[in-house]
Parts: sequence; C-alpha cells; structure tokens
Amino acid sequence: MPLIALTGGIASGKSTIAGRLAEHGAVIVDADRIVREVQSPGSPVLADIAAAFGDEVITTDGALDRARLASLVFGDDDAVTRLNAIVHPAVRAESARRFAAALAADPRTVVVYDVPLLVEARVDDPWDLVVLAHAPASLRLTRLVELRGMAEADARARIASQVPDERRLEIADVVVDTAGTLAATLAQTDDLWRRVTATSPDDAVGRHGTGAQPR
Ligand SMILES: CC(C)(COP(=O)(O)OP(=O)(O)OC[C@H]1O[C@@H](n2cnc3c(N)ncnc32)[C@H](O)[C@@H]1O)[C@@H](O)C(=O)NCCC(=O)NCCS
Ligand SMILES: Nc1ncnc2c1ncn2[C@@H]1O[C@H](COP(=O)(O)OP(=O)(O)OP(=O)(O)O)[C@@H](O)[C@H]1O
Repeated sequence: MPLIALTGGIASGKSTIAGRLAEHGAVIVDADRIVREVQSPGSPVLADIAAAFGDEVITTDGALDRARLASLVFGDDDAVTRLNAIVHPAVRAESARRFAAALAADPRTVVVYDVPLLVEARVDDPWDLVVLAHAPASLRLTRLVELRGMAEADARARIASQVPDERRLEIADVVVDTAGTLAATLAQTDDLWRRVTATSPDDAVGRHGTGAQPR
C-alpha cells in the first residue's frame, strides 16, 4: 500500500488533485473531514473545545460553531496551538484506522492522505511520497476572497496560521504546480498517477527506490 501524503496551504488545490486521484482508483482519506467527525455533537473532542474556548463556540443544537471558533483562533497563535493540541491526536488515531482499513481491504491500494497541516503536524510519519499542491500565498488569498467569499482579513489570518510556502517546498518529493489552469493541474496529476503506479523503476516515483510500490 503506497501511502501518499498530499499537502498544501489553504486553497492550494488539494481537493482538485485528490478528486482526480480518486477517479484513477486511489482511496482518499480527508483530514478536514475527519476533523469534522471527531468534533461531532457529544464527542469528547467537542467537550474539550468548549472547556478551552467557552460555551459560546457551541450552537444551541450542540454542534461546533465553526465560524465563531475560527474568528477566535486564527490570528492568535497560542489559541491555534491549543486547538490543534485538542483535535490533532484524535485525527491522527482516526486516520491511522482508515489507512489500516484500506490496507486490509486491498493490500495494493494507493492511499492518499489529504492533509493541509502536514509540516505542522505529521511531517515525520513514514510516508512513501509527499506530494505538494503549490500555488503562491498571494494567489491562494485571491481564491479565498473571490471564489469562496472569505473576508480578506480572515483569509490572511488563516494563511498566516500555516507555515510559509518555503517550508512545504523543502519537504515535498513531488510538487504539483496549481497556479496555472485546472487542466494543467489535472494533467500533472495524471502524470503523478502514472509514475506512482509504474512498474518500471525508470519511470517510477517514490522514497524507496522503486517508486511508491506496495511495501
Ligand atoms: C477552526 C475550525 C473550526 C474552522 O472551521 P472551518 O469550517 O472554517 O474550516 P475547515 O475546518 O473546513 O478548514 C478549512 C481549511 O482551514 C485551514 N485550517 C483549519 N484548521 C487550521 C489550523 N488549526 N491551523 C491552520 N490552518 C487551519 C486548512 O487549510 C483547512 O483545509 C476548524 O478548521 C478546526 O477545528 N480546525 C482545527 C483542526 C485542524 O487543524 N484542521 C486542519 C486539518 S487537520
Ligand atoms: N490550477 C488550479 N488547480 C487547482 N485549483 C484551482 C486551479 N485554478 C483555480 N483553482 C481553484 O482554486 C480553488 C482551490 O480549492 P481546493 O478546495 O481544491 O483547495 P484545497 O487545497 O483543497 O483547499 P482547503 O485547504 O480549503 O481544503 C478551487 O476553487 C479551484 O477551482
């Protein structure tokens, strides 16, 4: 099971790449989705968040008020650190369960972990390949404001709460340039898939010499 980490700053295009890899047959494990699941109403993670940030981050339905919590933490590094310390262990455990389940279902499956905070949280894990969706922060800011309707100050605060682009570039094995057209991103993703599943060592890509082949 090649285990591939797909990372990138907010609005870098990870979902676009993950969607294409899924079309090719990869199993995608989505960290943001796991975050939402471990924060569901009644969960221990949500109770810890309420204890740390106050009951005002819980709606009358008992769910997390995401916008409220986002406005409290982004722009305050200590608060982001405290939130991450509550949420990340549960995300790590659940993602490990999903990797194991994918392996049990098919030992040859290519598993892709779509994880925005790889450098911040999981850079030392034994990935077979680290793929970076890379578009400069200035372009990602424009996308957040123009495509997602985020207030510019909020978009800037969220980008600033993540490591700078250079730190991600330092740890990437493969960089997908997502600053061009969507078609260009998809073409690079198709090429990545071809190399990840290549049987010839000359063509393959991976950390173990023969491409990200099943271990
Ligand atoms: C603060 C919360 C409630 C805001 O929710 P919201 O619906 O606005 O955003 P969502 O969860 O969909 O995340 C969107 C993007 O924001 C960025 N982001 C989210 N959390 C963080 C964080 N702690 N640090 C830096 N960037 C973050 C990521 O790029 C992510 O892809 C939520 O993001 C959260 O609980 N974050 C802490 C958990 C975490 O670290 N998630 C990131 C992936 S593990
Ligand atoms: N060349 C490109 N490659 C990828 N996305 C692009 C490109 N050009 C424009 N976009 C747009 O940029 C946005 C990127 O958002 P996407 O959700 O794919 O990023 P993400 O990295 O998954 O974001 P998040 O960190 O919020 O989960 C999308 O709206 C997408 O349509």
